[in-house]
Amino acid sequence: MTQKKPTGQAAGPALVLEGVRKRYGDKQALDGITLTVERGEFFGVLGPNGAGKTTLVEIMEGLRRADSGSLSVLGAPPWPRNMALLPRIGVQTQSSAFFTRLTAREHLATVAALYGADPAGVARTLSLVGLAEQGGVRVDVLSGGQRQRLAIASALVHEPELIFLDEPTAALDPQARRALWQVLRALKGAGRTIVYTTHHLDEAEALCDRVAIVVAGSVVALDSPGRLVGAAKAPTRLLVPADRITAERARGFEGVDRVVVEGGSVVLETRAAGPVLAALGAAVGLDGVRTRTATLEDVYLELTGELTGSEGRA
Ligand SMILES: Nc1ncnc2c1ncn2[C@@H]1O[C@H](COP(=O)(O)OP(=O)(O)OP(=O)(O)O)[C@@H](O)[C@H]1O
Repeated sequence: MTQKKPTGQAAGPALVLEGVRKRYGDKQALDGITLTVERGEFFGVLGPNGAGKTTLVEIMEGLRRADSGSLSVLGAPPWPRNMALLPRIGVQTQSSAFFTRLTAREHLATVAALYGADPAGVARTLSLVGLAEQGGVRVDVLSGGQRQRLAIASALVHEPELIFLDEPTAALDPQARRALWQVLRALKGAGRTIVYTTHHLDEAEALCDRVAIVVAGSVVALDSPGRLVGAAKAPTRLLVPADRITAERARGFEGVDRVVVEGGSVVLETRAAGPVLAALGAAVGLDGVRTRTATLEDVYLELTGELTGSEGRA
């Protein structure tokens, strides 16, 4: 991939938000958001439905005005609408607009022209998102996943410094999803800053340098996935084939906090995995026993108060 290095690499962070608040009627959608996104950072925005993520990202994009607080995007205020910022920012949303009667290539060429970008970027960007062979296909004939990739291409074609992606893998099959991960990692490698909204916690864990978990308009956690998981109170889960041990017997091991039966396994939740594994090995052997350590999803569920009722989780 030939990505030119971003221009305008001025010193200073890509985004600085201080005390950003936004209210809709009597709904306080953002309740004082303070955060900084460094240049070149892959930054995740996570949170349950209605948490305020879209509002937050739209304020960063300059599409909405904050009620109060201060905001700097690539060193400049995004509101009132800052036209000088537009070519430096790429935005993909869930409701991206398309020129549906054009082909994918024509659509992208139009977007590139609107930004005054190099037309040579069109073929490269189509190929980058895996649409090289669909360039001549009309947009209204593309599959949902292909349109999603075209929306991503539309956010990238003018080679912006700062890229906002809103659940970009939502309509993608697993292969296309992994292919997009590679594209995004390459963009980060080329020095771009990426702000990434997702409900896929595995994706955030695999891609993001840091994530902000937003709940009810506030940031409740802000750190690297690794540090969040490391500091988590979430237990290790030991999955024992159900024909090897009963739930009652499993509950008898010292250090086991909780036992549930899930899909052919007796699951022992523990914060003392070593001693419990040793006791388990002595009692029933460890053949077929699987260990699941805490993930970002556990941290997220804990922080968003959804950990209860976890019986259904593998
Ligand atoms: N234009 C609006 N008018 C009134 N209320 C709104 C408006 N936009 C959002 N809200 C409310 O503000 C809160 C935050 O909404 P927002 O769309 O930012 O959340 P979100 O985290 O993006 O949710 P989701 O994951 O479901 O997209 C919600 O309670 C929502 O109902």
